[in-house]
Amino acid sequence: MIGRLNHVAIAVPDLEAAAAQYRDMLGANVGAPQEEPDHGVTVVFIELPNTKIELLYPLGEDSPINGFLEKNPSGGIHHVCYEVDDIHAASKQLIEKGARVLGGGAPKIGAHGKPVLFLHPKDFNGTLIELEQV
Ligand SMILES: CC[C@@H](C(=O)O)C(=O)SCCNC(=O)CCNC(=O)[C@H](O)C(C)(C)COP(=O)(O)OP(=O)(O)OC[C@H]1O[C@@H](n2cnc3c(N)ncnc32)[C@H](O)[C@@H]1OP(=O)(O)O
Ligand SMILES: [Co+2]
Repeated sequence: MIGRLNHVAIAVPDLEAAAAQYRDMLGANVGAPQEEPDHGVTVVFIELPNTKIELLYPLGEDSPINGFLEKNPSGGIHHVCYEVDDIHAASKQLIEKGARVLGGGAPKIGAHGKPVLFLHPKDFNGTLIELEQV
């Protein structure tokens, strides 16, 4: 079902500082901040030769990453995103196999303009998984 690793997301307490660190210390190709109100986050994508890093910062009081940053005030790896060919088929199969597909299993449009959904971290070894249809 899963294909390439699309991105690794890191929740950060200071988006500007984290972006500057990747750009100026690590010499990475860092994009501009992108507000994603439907997801309650502002993101900065960093292009690597084989995948992307997604820096995440909360947008709004109901942001899904507020709790994560409260527990991890210095930031930390928040999720990994795998590519799938058919997100509806993936969602159906995962629900049949007992995984909790968040948001009722209905995909939302993600930061790349493509459908995404999330799988509960407690069902996957403590790792929040995002699936993106490519
Ligand atoms: C920009 C769009 C998109 C893209 O295109 O790339 C994105 O990436 S959006 C990214 C942000 N969106 C999301 O994270 C949506 C999915 N997340 C959720 O629905 C919730 O955050 C959650 C995963 C259901 C957690 O719910 P929450 O209420 O925040 O936390 P709890 O305290 O209830 O957590 C329960 C339990 O799970 C542990 N947890 C929480 N988040 C993570 C995580 N990211 N990785 C690993 N574990 C996580 C949390 O610690 C709790 O465990 P216990 O303490 O043992 O109870
Ligand atoms: Co993501």
